[in-house]
Amino acid sequence: MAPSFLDGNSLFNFVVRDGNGVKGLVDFGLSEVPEQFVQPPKERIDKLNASTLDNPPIDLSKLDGPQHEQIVEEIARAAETLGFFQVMNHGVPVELLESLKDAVNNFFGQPPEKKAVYRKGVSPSPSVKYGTSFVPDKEKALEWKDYISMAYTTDAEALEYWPQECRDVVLEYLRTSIKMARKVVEILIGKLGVTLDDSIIDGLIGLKVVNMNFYPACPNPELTVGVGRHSDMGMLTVLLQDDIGGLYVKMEEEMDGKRKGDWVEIPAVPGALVINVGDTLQILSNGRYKSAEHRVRTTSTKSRVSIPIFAAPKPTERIGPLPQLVERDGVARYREFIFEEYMNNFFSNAHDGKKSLDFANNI
Ligand SMILES: O=C(O)CCC(=O)C(=O)O
Ligand SMILES: [Fe+2]
Repeated sequence: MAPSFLDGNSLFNFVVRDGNGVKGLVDFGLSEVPEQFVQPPKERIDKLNASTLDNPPIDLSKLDGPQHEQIVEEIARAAETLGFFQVMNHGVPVELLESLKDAVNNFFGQPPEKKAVYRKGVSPSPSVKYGTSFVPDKEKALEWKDYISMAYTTDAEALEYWPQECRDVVLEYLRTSIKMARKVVEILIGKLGVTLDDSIIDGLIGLKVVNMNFYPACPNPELTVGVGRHSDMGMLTVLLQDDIGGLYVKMEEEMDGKRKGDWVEIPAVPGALVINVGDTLQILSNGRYKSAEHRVRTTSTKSRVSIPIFAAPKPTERIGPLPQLVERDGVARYREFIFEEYMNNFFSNAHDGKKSLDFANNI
């Protein structure tokens, strides 16, 4: 049972406003989740009814050898169908992946007051934000997740303001992953038959945000979600998950014996990184690449961590389907907008599947 003072508003204040997070709640030794976290039946995750994605990770080191074209083809095919794939030999040192997971556990293992200094509004830098759920004020049910988000501006800013428990490893992760993400973006754009100047690509992945997600063990995983159904807003997300599993992706179309609309689990593969297409790349490619709807299950026995890097356009960028594709396809499937407007819309609504993309619909 939750302590009685945690009923109603005071629970919301304790978890969200005071910065205790879900972790603070769990540290009370709950035997059942409070009603604020109970999802409506249609959002709950039926673990038994999902299959696993069995495609092996794509070996990026082969891009430098005779199998280059085959690897390019595999990447493009994955981006056009599921919108999710895993990669190995990605240039991010495998020891660093281990240190990162330790850093997340160290950060979230601290007492609440150490984390709460990074809450929105009190954080020493607008680029660092600690919180829980996604948009708690707008959500019918809260997500079972705490996070800290770090938006990269400069090394100096990161060294000054990012939590010292993690800043060095996170910076190294960012440096190495972004190099790889850029290569993947260039490959995907190249497969569209379009060439973009380096400076344009710089703008399209100019906003780099690292999140550290912590999903505490949950007494009722069948009633909750770690993250609700959503797609990511940027170009590409690179994600490190630990060995717990629980990341599910919705099939955009029938493939490999799986039906459209089925949820498939992206298995934990040691040393691999997960890559997924975001809304921006779907829009830019005039719908050819798929920003996949995904969500995360909670587990009763162990906490889970994940560390996504979101590579997104600079807020000032004008985004829309690439003109060469509009001409070729004979239709613009999305409208043009300034990316900051897209972000504002994205962060002011609770997760609701691929609804975020409606913002780019032609009227
Ligand atoms: O924790 C995960 O595996 C995925 C998290 C996620 O989808 C997100 O942060 O956007
Ligand atoms: Fe996501």
